[in-house]
Amino acid sequence: MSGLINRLKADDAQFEAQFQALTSHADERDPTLVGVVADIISEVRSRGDAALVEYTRKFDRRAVERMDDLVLDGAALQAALARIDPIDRDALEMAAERIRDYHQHQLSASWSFTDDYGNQLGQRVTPLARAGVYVPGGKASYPSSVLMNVIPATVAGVHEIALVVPAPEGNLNDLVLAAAAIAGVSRVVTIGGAQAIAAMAYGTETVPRVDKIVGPGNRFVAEAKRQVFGAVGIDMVAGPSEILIIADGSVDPAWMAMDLFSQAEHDEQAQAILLGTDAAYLDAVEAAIAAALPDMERADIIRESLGNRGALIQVADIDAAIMLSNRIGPEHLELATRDAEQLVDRIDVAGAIFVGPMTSEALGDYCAGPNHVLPTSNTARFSSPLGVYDFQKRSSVIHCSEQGSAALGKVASVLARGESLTAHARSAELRGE
Ligand SMILES: NC(=O)c1ccc[n+]([C@@H]2O[C@H](COP(=O)([O-])OP(=O)(O)OC[C@H]3O[C@@H](n4cnc5c(N)ncnc54)[C@H](O)[C@@H]3O)[C@@H](O)[C@H]2O)c1
Ligand SMILES: N[C@H](CO)Cc1c[nH]c[nH+]1
Ligand SMILES: [Zn+2]
Repeated sequence: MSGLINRLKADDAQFEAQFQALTSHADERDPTLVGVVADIISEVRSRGDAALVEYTRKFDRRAVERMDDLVLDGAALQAALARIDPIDRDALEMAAERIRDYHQHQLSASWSFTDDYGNQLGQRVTPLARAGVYVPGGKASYPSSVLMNVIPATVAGVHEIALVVPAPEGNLNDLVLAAAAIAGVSRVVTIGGAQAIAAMAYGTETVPRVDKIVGPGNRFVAEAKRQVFGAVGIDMVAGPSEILIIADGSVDPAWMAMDLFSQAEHDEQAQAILLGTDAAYLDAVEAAIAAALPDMERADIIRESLGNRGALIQVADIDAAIMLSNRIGPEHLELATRDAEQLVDRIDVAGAIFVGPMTSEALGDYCAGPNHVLPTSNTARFSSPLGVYDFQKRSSVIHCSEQGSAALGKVASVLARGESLTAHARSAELRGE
């Protein structure tokens, strides 16, 4: 055993306790963080751009004097697009096209029907007027997240998209700006953290107030999204990345090791777990981890993530693996088995399901088409991938005929009187008298 990753056996007496400890989700709401973020939000609310400039100087270590120093216009985005390597540009454009094609399928349309009384009943579906996209940028750059957050908004027809991304020490990857240009954004504000969320939630002289904020980020960003929810909509509060693999032993252990690394490298708190039926196969995966880890660029983060929250778990059979998987409800689930297609319908809780040996999770992160902003921390029980539906809202439409108004008026009158709401009852009755 290498000791690089936890090893568990589902038939051990201590397994349940070990499993609970491994898969429990830390309560991110530490009171200090809540207080720090509340102060930042209140400062941005009351002092607008001046507070944004100060926080950017402090937290992003930038020698900026005014808001103009933090705004990149369409020409700057186009210039970045022109500067990047054509290979990068082709990859971004192909990914964008695939993401757009996939998300087109999610577009909902307004609908209506006519009932037996001639009443027309329906739903009007409209895009949000303004969406705010947070692209993380503290420790790494995420051009792919620009595409994943902006494209569904453009497919929904959102009128105005505000995009913010921090540029620590003034550094900003050209690929992020090029992705913004490809996705159809016309301006980027280089601010980050809780101050960027506050700016989009309440508006400042330079940053427009939006209707909904989407996009992942660190704990300052997540806590700020929690605190501004209500004043604006939010997509979700994303936790550290997760990958769970169900393996029957038929897939190369080296592939499995790298798939685990692919999410472990995001964060020391990321979770990478493999469920397998065969102890010798788990040994082989562990050996592959030990062999590949030293050469990884982010070996330190991966080592800490696997040691903290990673595990190879031996289960009796695939049925037991599916049961545990549905309990974990991972952000990403890989079905690395011969009969993967047959297992899909038994998966009840997962952000995204990667079917069969040829489908690595990394393809979903970049260019398969589905969104990479997914529910984490078991929230797939009630929440879904970011999608076009996050940028659409619905209004009910009720259009009564004379006959319909009279018929419904009688029913409403009875129910209203049952609630002692006489004005409701009279309002419902009057048109039929
Ligand atoms: N779920 C997804 O789809 C997805 C995609 C990409 C990234 N991520 C995750 O997003 C996160 C990005 O985190 P990040 O830190 O690299 O970038 P970030 O942009 O989320 O955070 C950087 C900002 O945090 C603020 N900050 C830093 N230290 C602070 C302090 N002490 N006090 C107040 N504010 C402070 C600064 O304003 C800075 O601009 C990672 O956990 C990554 O795994 C998730
Ligand atoms: N796996 C991340 C979501 O958990 C998304 C991402 C962006 N870049 C690479 N991966
Ligand atoms: Zn990833």
